[in-house]
Amino acid sequence: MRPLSETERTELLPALEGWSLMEGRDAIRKQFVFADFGAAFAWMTRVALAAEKANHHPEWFNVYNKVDVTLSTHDAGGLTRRDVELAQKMDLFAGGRTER
Ligand SMILES: C[C@H](O)[C@H](O)[C@H]1CNC2=NC(N)=NC(=O)C2=N1
Repeated sequence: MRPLSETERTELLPALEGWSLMEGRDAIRKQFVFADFGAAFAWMTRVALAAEKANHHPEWFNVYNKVDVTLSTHDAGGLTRRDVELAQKMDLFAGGRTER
């Protein structure tokens, strides 16, 4: 798959709520905050199944109720539509229970 074009970047990335472009790497990041570990891990499980199905996987780091997520397409060396789609799915599954 090809990296996002400049046009796609300006259209797609600002529409992702709470996601920001990383510095020094073509990737997007967001921190998700849940009520507790159970809610965080339930969400992670749901995302993991969707990620496996799409063969597109997040980089993430969990401490208790927080999950720090980085999305990038390793095979493309940067952002592709797959990252945008996974970000949208993560937001949908979180149902607005997020911060930052
Ligand atoms: C071999 C396999 O298809 C690849 O390694 C897949 C798996 N999951 C992946 N996930 C992400 N985020 N980027 C990839 O390039 C990627 N590639």
